[in-house]
Amino acid sequence: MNFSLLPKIELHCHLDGSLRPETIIDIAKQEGIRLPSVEIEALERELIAPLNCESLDEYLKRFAIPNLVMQSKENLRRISFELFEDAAQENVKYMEVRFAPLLHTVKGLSVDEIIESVIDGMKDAEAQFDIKGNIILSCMRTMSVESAFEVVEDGKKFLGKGVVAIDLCASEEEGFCGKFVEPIALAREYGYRVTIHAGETGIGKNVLEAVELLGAERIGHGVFIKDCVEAYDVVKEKQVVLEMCPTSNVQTKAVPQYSEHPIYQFHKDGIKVTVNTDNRTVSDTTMANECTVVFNEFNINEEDYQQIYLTSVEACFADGETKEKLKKYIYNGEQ
Ligand SMILES: O=c1[nH]cnc2c1ncn2[C@H]1C[C@H](O)[C@@H](CO)O1
Ligand SMILES: [Zn+2]
Repeated sequence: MNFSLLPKIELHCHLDGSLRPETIIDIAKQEGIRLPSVEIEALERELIAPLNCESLDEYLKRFAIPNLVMQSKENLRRISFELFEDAAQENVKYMEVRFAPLLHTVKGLSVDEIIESVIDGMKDAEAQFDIKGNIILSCMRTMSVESAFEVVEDGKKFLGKGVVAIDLCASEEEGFCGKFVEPIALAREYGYRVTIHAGETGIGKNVLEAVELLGAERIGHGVFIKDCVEAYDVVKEKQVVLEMCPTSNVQTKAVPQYSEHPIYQFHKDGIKVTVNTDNRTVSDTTMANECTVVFNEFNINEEDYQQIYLTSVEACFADGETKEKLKKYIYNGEQ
């Protein structure tokens, strides 16, 4: 199967992990921002996490450089536009992009301005390319509970206008969900959908808590439900959708190598899985590449691809009309 040509859906992609290196250099030159290098290849060595990276925490260090150039409305709009453009070029038909607004306030932008700029970039791309998008607001679980309330409150007015969901991301500690019950409950009350990064660093129980305490409908990664029966059973029973990101999982050592990734086993056992990049630049990947890797590794057939694509359609936080349109791409074999 040629995955570059097939229609694709991406549900888990971080804006700040997916900048074009050329854009980082361009903005840094314009604004006099110091970078470790202004040579593409040398900069890429700083931005891309190696496959033999040691851990999630090591992986997360790669986000410092991109965030230096994500501190103005114009830059955020441009970066958002370019990410949707890159995805559209490889036939991604629908993409949910996430980012943590509070990382972009360093030079004085308000959370409102930040969210609006990212939405504007997405709309610019929707007008030019055959792609539709929505935005997920991520709260850094390394920050305070108050900061999560701030994101939920400030993002509220963009619900239905580009923003669809709330997420918790960053370094993963055991039992993090308990701390965020209130802001996430408020988010649900306001109408945000809920997806939570959990089960990425060996703690399957975090997935159970994300579902039971936070009402997560989808889980970012969820790899370690494989070692936690209660979490596995809840995910399977409630048909919670896993947003799996194979390359990222090898980099962060969630799995030692692609062949040990549980995605196919989960799929065969009736767990709802989807394939995603996590971070196009930090993981040096694309949707076509993630699909190719997984499908080659496990010898997955076309029918499996259709099922996984349809799981992504069902699980996405888009409106009914968009979902109907997305279904037609796969049934018609349209590109
Ligand atoms: O895979 C991930 N797990 C947890 N946190 C992540 C992952 N990829 C990116 N992030 C963090 C780093 C970014 O600065 C933040 C917002 O996009 O989300
Ligand atoms: Zn992620």
